[in-house]
Amino acid sequence: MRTPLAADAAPAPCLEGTDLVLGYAKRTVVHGASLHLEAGRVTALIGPNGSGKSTLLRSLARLHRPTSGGVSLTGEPDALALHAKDFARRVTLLSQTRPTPTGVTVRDVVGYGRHPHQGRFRKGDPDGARAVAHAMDVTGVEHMADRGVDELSGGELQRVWLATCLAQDTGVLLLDEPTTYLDLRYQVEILDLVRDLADDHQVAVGVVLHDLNQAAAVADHVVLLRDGVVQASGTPVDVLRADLLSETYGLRIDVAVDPLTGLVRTEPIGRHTVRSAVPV
Ligand SMILES: Nc1ncnc2c1ncn2[C@@H]1O[C@H](COP(=O)(O)OP(=O)(O)OP(=O)(O)O)[C@@H](O)[C@H]1O
Repeated sequence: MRTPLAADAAPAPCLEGTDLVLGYAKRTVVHGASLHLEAGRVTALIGPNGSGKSTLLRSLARLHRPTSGGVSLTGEPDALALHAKDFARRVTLLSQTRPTPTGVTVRDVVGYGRHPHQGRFRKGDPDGARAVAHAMDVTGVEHMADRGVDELSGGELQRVWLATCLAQDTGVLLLDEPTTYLDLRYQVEILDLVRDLADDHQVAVGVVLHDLNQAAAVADHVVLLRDGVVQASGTPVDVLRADLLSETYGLRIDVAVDPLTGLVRTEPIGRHTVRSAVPV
């Protein structure tokens, strides 16, 4: 959303991870990856299960401490040293899983997004009510504002968490599989919203996606991970190549450029796939 509140006078947001080595206990799962998220640009992270996408995104959100390497934010060479509240005013993450709180309403949960902007006793946030209302509006959760979050479906809950991130009104938005659980309409709407945030409000977006066609449709820049190593990084046309994708996923994946939209279309070929007529 970037409800154009106070931040428009601020320098363009940019979040950068450099040479990140990330692991769990003694096992390294990301081996020196670098990622640059820029204002007004959508960067999609793609790759097979377990390739390190979520770990990389979480490290940019400071939820996973790197073994080595650094994270910088516009004007802050060491984003890991920033005060938590200052960081949360500038960067938010929609993570893959979150515990569902009990006994709180949708409106309450979306309001959590305003915490970094509030002083003691939730005071000092004149834009809060407007930001919460706008976030609920664009994610289509307004009509369930007074319902308990513990009684929502997976897709409804996903939209509520997204609304919470949007209410936070940060210049950097990190999304880990935001279209999971969503029906087709909301998948399309969320991706449209992501594009609007980048185009109209100069938000820097980093998004993990499994659907390669969604990545091609929404992203300016694609980063392909395999076994914790960046295999390729560039425009969708540069990265979504049949040879590269087929090798990385261990499956034949055909690629074509849609003659109408100019978008890259990918098609995984299974044993029972009926081949499309689109020339490859
Ligand atoms: N909490 C954890 N403890 C130990 N190992 C973990 C933990 N979380 C992830 N891993 C391991 O780290 C590696 C990278 O996982 P990660 O979740 O970052 O991959 P991913 O590309 O996001 O996968 P997916 O597409 O399945 O969500 C995997 O081998 C995974 O098993």
